[in-house]
Amino acid sequence: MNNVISVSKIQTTESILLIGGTDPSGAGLQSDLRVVHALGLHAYSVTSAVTAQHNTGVSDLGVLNAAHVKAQLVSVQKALSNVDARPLAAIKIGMLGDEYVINAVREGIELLRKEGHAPRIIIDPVIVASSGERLLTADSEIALMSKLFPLADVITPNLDELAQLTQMSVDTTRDIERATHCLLASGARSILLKGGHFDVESEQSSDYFSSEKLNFWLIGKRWPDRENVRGTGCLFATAITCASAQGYAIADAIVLAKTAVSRGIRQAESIGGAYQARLGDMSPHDWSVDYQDFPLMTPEAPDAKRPVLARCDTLRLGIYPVVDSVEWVEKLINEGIQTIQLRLKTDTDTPPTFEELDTQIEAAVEVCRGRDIRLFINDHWELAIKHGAYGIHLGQEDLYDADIHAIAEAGCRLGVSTHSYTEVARASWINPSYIALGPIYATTSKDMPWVPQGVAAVKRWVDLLKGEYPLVAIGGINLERAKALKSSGIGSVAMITAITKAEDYRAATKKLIEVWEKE
Ligand SMILES: Cc1ncc(COP(=O)(O)OP(=O)(O)O)c(N)n1
Ligand SMILES: Cc1nc(C(=O)O)sc1CCOP(=O)(O)O
Ligand SMILES: [Mg+2]
Repeated sequence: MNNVISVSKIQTTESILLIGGTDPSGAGLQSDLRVVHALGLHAYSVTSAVTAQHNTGVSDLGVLNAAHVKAQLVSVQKALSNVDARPLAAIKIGMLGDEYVINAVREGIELLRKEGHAPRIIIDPVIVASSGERLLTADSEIALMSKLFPLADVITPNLDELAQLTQMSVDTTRDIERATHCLLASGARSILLKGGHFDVESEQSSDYFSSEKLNFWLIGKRWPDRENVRGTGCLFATAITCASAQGYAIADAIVLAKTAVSRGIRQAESIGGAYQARLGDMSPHDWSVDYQDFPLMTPEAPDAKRPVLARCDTLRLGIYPVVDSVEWVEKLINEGIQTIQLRLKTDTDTPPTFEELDTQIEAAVEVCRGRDIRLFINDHWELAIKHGAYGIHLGQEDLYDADIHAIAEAGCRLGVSTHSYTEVARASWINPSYIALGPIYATTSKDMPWVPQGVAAVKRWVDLLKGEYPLVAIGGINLERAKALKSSGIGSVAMITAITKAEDYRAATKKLIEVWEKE
């Protein structure tokens, strides 16, 4: 994954700039401001156009003179130069109306950049209203694509806008993937196709994300009794902007934003003849994410068959050593360890041969036989299946190479590593036998691009995922830290150093089990 997590490092006092049109019935800037305020963030807002619309259509539209738009942007720039200004972390660009406004916005962004602001930029290319009226003059699409798209971190078209911008048909998932990849070539760093209008008969609402390094579908629940909830496209793009401003990697920002859209639709109320998305107050720290709103992520098509993996026999896997030899497996189960992982890495100076791996894995399974031990084999899933191990542990990259359906058919359990919202969404699609969360503290056992998450993040993961999966915390965990993690409610802690590098492994293991199992 191309994310460097910031789960524990999120910012809550950044400001956001919203540029877009007003909508008296609740979409547009009005909807954008509701999202920002639900998260307790601060927004500047620049109006580009004034529309008169309701769910019956657009009855009037006045695009502002570009000079007025530029003047508003200069006011924002002045506000941001004050000592008590909150740093401008992200800009959301919605409806612009015409080419003159597009130019004014480009100049405004250049001005802000000259002043040292380096916000992330999210562009919601508002071209046509759901009722069919154009909201951007026909000759301005080229200006939008050439002047603003190259500045964007994410562009968030809906189905019609994707078709319009690429002049391609978007009737199937393959069409959407192709058109999205084509739009990516216009210079933006990533595209999110908002799929609310795609496959509307399906029980799922699926969006497609594409960047140079990462492509995935994001699948959420559809609420068929909430028709035409106003402003959900704006909500999606603004929520991405808020999460980006907080420091989340773009893919994580998109996963969080999808949860906000699902929450908004689930809680929507019909007011004045139209459903309005309702977010309520949300904690900026964890977005008050409820698992029922949490999306599934998959690089496969949204209708691909999901694996059905065997469950672990408990939600609490306990003290979980990760070791590199059969000897360690035997020594530790003799000390009362019931969950253990054999981790034989091949990216070392003296990698084991295939025959050695085969022999070690067979021997480890044999050592555990008849002793009620949960033995997980790291990475080597085919050998784990061959020798009938209790389970397999795979990292996110490993998931691309492994045959998850073969693991499921073999009745083997599967634990999956996660480090971010994106990876938890990916794991959720697989519906694994456990989810590992890491690194919780800095580790010396492995080079990691991730910022250590800390106990507070573990508590948030437990609140989100408890009861859905056994959860395992890993990374820099020793006796003291295990004690601190117990109060988070997590059912298992995994470790390499604290046991295998302990002066007295027997004493270390005994103490860890004692502390973990004490009521
Ligand atoms: C319990 C547990 N959690 C995470 C990992 C890390 O797995 P992975 O990301 O596949 O990295 P490697 O261990 O293969 O280096 C783990 N092994 N166990
Ligand atoms: C193998 C591994 N995976 C991690 C993750 O965060 O996915 S942390 C980690 C190393 C754990 O070793 P120690 O207990 O010595 O810190
Ligand atoms: Mg691995």
